[in-house]
Amino acid sequence: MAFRTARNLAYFSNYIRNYSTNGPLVNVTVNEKSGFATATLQRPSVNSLNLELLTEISHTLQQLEKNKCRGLILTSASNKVFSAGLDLFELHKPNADKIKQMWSTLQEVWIKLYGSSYPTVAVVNGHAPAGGCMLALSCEYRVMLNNFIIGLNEAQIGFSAPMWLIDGMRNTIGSRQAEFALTAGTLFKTEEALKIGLVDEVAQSKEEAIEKAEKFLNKFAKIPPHARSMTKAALRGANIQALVRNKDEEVRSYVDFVTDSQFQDSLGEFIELNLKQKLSK
Ligand SMILES: CC/C=C\C/C=C\C/C=C\C=C\CC(=O)SCCNC(=O)CCNC(=O)[C@H](O)C(C)(C)COP(=O)(O)OP(=O)(O)OC[C@H]1O[C@@H](n2cnc3c(N)ncnc32)[C@H](O)[C@@H]1OP(=O)(O)O
Repeated sequence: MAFRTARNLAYFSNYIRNYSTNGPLVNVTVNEKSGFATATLQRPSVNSLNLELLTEISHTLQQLEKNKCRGLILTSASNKVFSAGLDLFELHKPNADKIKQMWSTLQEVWIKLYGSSYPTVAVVNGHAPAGGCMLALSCEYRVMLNNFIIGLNEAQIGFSAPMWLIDGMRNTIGSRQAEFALTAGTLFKTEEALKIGLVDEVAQSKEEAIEKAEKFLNKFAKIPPHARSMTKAALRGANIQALVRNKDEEVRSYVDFVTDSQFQDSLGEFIELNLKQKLSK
């Protein structure tokens, strides 16, 4: 098993360092003592999820799985935004092929992160709307800093979150709260998110959040990893399999939906109303 010897650990750390030099959008470090990896999203300025960032997250998750990572902390280099969700400028008047790849890579990220064999924590150190909330939801535990927002606001933008994301929300906060939250596209302040169970703990600083995250990961120190991961797969597997079965069909309907003029009009209005950067006419 990886990390059993100092040599393995050193190999993995070097490997990750080498890997991280190739990935400017996701910085990965490994705590040599605990074996926990920290993946820091660093696409300026708000970690909006475009194809390049999604691809790098997907590769990172693949490498962590391959190297039998002992635990992952997912966080952001920004002290204001964890991730602003999908890059709305790339969804506007898009190239259909690129959108197809983008959605398919987003699905891969969900499958790899929601289904990872190793334990995962999101340190939500900034706002996390839509796809940002998706990343946090696909982890097993969420520690969030005060005075930010988190939630699935897709309904406000003019569409429904896909089924697998609805499942993730339901599994976290329960059906009743998920229905209220999703139909209104609610963005919750940190304290509200704590009350409904969308986040597990609140921290006052990133350092405190990392400590809480490590404490969560350390809970599994004495649990046989295969027993832990089998149990996680039993709990999450059906939702993942449902997406795997429907993956291509969902990509097709997503591309049709996003390229439709009605969606493009409502996206244009949303950008003009909500984002500082405007569309070039
Ligand atoms: C079968 C399947 C069928 C259908 C499924 C259909 C559809 C599913 C499709 C998509 C799913 C999408 C999920 C998403 O993720 S959509 C993205 C939703 N995101 C948002 O609503 C967030 C919008 N942004 C904000 O609310 C705020 O910017 C903020 C709270 C994140 C941060 O606020 P700040 O005040 O700190 O910062 P700002 O000045 O507002 O922004 C800074 C900078 O960043 C730009 N920006 C912000 N968000 C985005 C974004 N999402 N994409 C691209 N760019 C973004 C913003 O314009 C500013 O740019 P400048 O610095 O001015 O250049």
